Amino acid sequence: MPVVATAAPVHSSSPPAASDAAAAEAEADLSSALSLANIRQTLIRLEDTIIFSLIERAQFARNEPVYEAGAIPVPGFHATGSRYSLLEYLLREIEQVHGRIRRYTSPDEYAFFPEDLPALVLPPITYEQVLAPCSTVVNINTAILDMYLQDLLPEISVPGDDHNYGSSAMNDVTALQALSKRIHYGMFVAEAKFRKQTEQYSELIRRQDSAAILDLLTDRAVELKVIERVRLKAATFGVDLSSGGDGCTSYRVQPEVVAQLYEKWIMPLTKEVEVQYLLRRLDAESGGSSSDGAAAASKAQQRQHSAAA
Ligand SMILES: C=C(O[C@@H]1C=C(C(=O)O)C=C[C@H]1O)C(=O)O
Repeated sequence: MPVVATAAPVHSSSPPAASDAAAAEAEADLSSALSLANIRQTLIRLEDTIIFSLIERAQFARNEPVYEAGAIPVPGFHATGSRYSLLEYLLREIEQVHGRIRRYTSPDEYAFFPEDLPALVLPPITYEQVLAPCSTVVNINTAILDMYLQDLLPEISVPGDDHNYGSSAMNDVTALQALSKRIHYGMFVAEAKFRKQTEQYSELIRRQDSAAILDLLTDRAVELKVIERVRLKAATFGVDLSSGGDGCTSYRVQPEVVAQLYEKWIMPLTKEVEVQYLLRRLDAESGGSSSDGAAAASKAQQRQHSAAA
């Protein structure tokens, strides 16, 4: 399982802290895990993963049949006319396998189909409780999938059908999982900000003032640095080295497209996660209001599965 750089898993098998030094070390680990600088370093590392995944997907044409329900029948999974697309088939199947080896018990991993996660086949890991229980309730992967299909994919793939359906779907899944991880990492950012300005956020949370919370958590200077950095990374990682002979450099994904994706979609969705997490931050230990039951139940349920394993 990926070790969360800012909140490494603490295995429950370790003995309770026997000394003040151990308790101080655990406290230091937690404060390091929630330092905004460390969390931002993880977001910077995830930029590389996202940009390379977009470069890989951009090799293939749009391949619309991959996204049309029932357009590519998958024997045993669904017949022609089914409500599922090839992409959904692949995403669901991968989440089944990864789910069994406890990927989605990690606090930085969020499934696209959390309600369908299977029982674990590996013993559970108990992670340091860095986030509040409401983190099991926040999951915006439906919005991320919609954004990917409606707004992102048309920007990075040329129209047409080259029949590379399997490769397109595989690269889509890699990109979607990287985007989901980056956007849901907004919960670590939100927790760090909450702990730095507890009173200010608590007052806004008690009023459920989402607009004011969004305003308080927004850091435009950081956003502008992110946009510039991803534009430069895309130009560096994506340059077509076989081009340039005629003075015109070409790119596998246009750097400006990547910059715009961050500006218009990735950062706003990250802030949406931050706001949703903060709005529930003061909820009781139950992990969210009744209307959030399904998402909470699925993440908690898999953890419960793990307890039974
Ligand atoms: C992630 C943060 O919160 C917000 C979202 C950002 C992003 O998605 O990159 C950047 C700055 C903030 O507006 C942060 O403060 O680092």
